Amino acid sequence: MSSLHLRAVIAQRGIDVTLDVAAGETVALTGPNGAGKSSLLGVIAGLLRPDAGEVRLGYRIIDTTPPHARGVALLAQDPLLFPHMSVLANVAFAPRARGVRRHRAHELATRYLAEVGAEELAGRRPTQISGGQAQRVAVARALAADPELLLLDEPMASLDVDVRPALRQTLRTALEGRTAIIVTHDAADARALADRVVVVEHGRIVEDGPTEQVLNDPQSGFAVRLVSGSIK
Ligand SMILES: Nc1ncnc2c1ncn2[C@@H]1O[C@H](COP(=O)(O)OP(=O)(O)OP(=O)(O)O)[C@@H](O)[C@H]1O
Repeated sequence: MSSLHLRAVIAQRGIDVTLDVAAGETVALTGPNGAGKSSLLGVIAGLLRPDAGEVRLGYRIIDTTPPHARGVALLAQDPLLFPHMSVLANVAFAPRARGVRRHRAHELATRYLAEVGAEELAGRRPTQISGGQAQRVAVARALAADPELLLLDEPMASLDVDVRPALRQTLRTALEGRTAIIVTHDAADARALADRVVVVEHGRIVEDGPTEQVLNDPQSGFAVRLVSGSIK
């Protein structure tokens, strides 16, 4: 696991942010729609080039490193599993792409599926599992890439409210000791998963502190609304 240093300026989107995440720390990134959260994940993952800035993972400056070689795994709202592959093959894909032999890659995939409580789904196709199950498989696939940094963009957003606690528990275990940023609009996610809460409004960080502090004594307009439950 590595620390992250991010500085990103995107003039057209009004974004100017500097953010540091310590090795092993999980940060909940929150803020109103359009504040710039997904854009920041895009810069870190290498999908979006800022006008100015720097992305550093540990000692590695990765500004010009292509996305697949950054050591960053991005888990989107939609699990985006490969439909023509089994669940096991989906999770084994990243180790296989790194050159791990088939048998060993399948062993690894089985281990990560077990970690998210989805080992019994290994032989199914993505079309034969539910949305909640697919999101668990997507978490296993992200972990199997053995990333130095894990980015999760509202991983519960597409799930029914009743299956969210189970995935939250899965993520709680999976994020233990990993460097991660999770974008969320849910105070329960932040409380369960994050060491620190960072609030972005209009492309700027307006609040940054330990999770308990921000949730118990919110200062920014958005954090106040988050805690009061008025954000859906
Ligand atoms: N593809 C794009 N091209 C140009 N501008 C964009 C693009 N995507 C987003 N923006 C703009 O960049 C700003 C930040 O958007 P972004 O999606 O990063 O916010 P967000 O905080 O992730 O919002 P949400 O909570 O709705 O996902 C907004 O002003 C948005 O209109």
